[in-house]
Amino acid sequence: MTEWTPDARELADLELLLSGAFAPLTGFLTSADASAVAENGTLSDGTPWPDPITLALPDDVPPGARVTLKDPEGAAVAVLTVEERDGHHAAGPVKALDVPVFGPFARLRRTPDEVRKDLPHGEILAVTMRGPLDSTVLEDVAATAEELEATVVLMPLVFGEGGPAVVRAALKASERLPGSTVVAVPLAPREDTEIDLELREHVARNYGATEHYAGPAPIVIPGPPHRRGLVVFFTGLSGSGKSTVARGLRDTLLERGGRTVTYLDGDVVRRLLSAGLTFSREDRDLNIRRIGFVAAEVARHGGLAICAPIAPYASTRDEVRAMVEEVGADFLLVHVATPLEECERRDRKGLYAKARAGLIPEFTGISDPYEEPDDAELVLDTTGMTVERSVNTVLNLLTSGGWIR
Ligand SMILES: Nc1ncnc2c1ncn2[C@@H]1O[C@H](COP(=O)(O)OS(=O)(=O)O)[C@@H](OP(=O)(O)O)[C@H]1O
Ligand SMILES: Nc1ncnc2c1ncn2[C@@H]1O[C@H](COP(=O)(O)OP(=O)(O)O)[C@@H](O)[C@H]1O
Repeated sequence: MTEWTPDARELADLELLLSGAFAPLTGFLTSADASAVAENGTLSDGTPWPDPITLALPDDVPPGARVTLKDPEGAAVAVLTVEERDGHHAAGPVKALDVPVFGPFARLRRTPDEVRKDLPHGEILAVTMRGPLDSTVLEDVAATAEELEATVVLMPLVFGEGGPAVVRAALKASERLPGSTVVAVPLAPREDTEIDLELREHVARNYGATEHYAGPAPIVIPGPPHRRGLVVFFTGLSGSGKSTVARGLRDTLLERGGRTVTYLDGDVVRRLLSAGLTFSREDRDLNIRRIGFVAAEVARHGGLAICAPIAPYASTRDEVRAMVEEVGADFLLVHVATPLEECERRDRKGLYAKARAGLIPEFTGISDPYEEPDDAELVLDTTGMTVERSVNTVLNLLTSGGWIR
């Protein structure tokens, strides 16, 4: 049987399909249903449904296949029977596997059946929330509940880094709303606010709500840049000056103090983290993803990570940027754009001569591609430039953006 790990949003949707929170859906939508939803806001049989719930699968998984869906930690959570393939999308019913639910506040992630069973008869006011409820909103909710003689169900919508904080906010609000219950629901936000609201409403109804109150969108105030995690990611040809500038940057930051710094040295990475990898496209991508993973973990905790691999492929650099931004940190791409002729002239390790002689296959710039970035925050050609000036140029970028003071 094929195995697949969906992305975080798809896994959240999967959990709701399995729990019944997305009823009447029992699986990922077919292309007919998905286009009916997009066009009319209904499934193809006319049942109202606001958002196409779809799953992307590798192209080589055929209709009829049974796919074990796993979470990123390797636990098999469900089996999908593929009924239809349409481009990257796969449609079909999903069946839960009996696995223990874990994660922060797992005990509050109850299914609609469990919740409805415990609710009293009468009006149920569900409050879906993506952030804390301020006292005005709380008073409003309390007044509405009183007016309707309703039981309040607070539904923190947990997705991503901020999930546990929303549940804590709901538990706090619950203390001020007598008789209320808290149910955590892994509903990922939708970009279109109207669709987001409709989906919240559907989920709330499935939990037994007779009334739905949508908590206000949270105001996200990101911390100041010098407190946020930061990844400075150098990319460029071999010999362009990545490691020299990266090391200079690290040393200066350590001398100045004020930030914790992790330098993921290219050679150290290749010797330890990526030991055994070659310079094929697949292995280079894997190398860069590993570097990105570690850098994002450093940045998640507010650290500053400096990386300096060649990273020749734009799509892989994009992935790393997304990984870093997903944890709420900043990503600066520095393209060390020293031209090939200059890198080859320097030929510090004699590798270009060997590559030209055909002794090193797939050598970047000679016999292997380097995709020039078009999204770099800084482009640095070190030709005829002192190392000090190159380092200062990067430092100026960090200072001007407020990442260092
Ligand atoms: N085929 C081939 N192509 C490019 N580079 C090669 C190759 N074989 C060995 N080397 C040496 O490995 C260093 C690049 O490794 P990276 O991990 O930065 O490469 S990548 O980002 O995974 O593409 C690179 O080091 P730098 O000179 O520091 O860039 C080279 O010294
Ligand atoms: N302004 C500069 N910035 C960085 N390196 C420079 C500069 N001027 C000359 N160089 C030299 O270029 C070489 C760059 O090598 P290195 O930093 O190992 O490159 P990479 O890590 O990109 O392979 C070093 O020998 C360094 O001394």
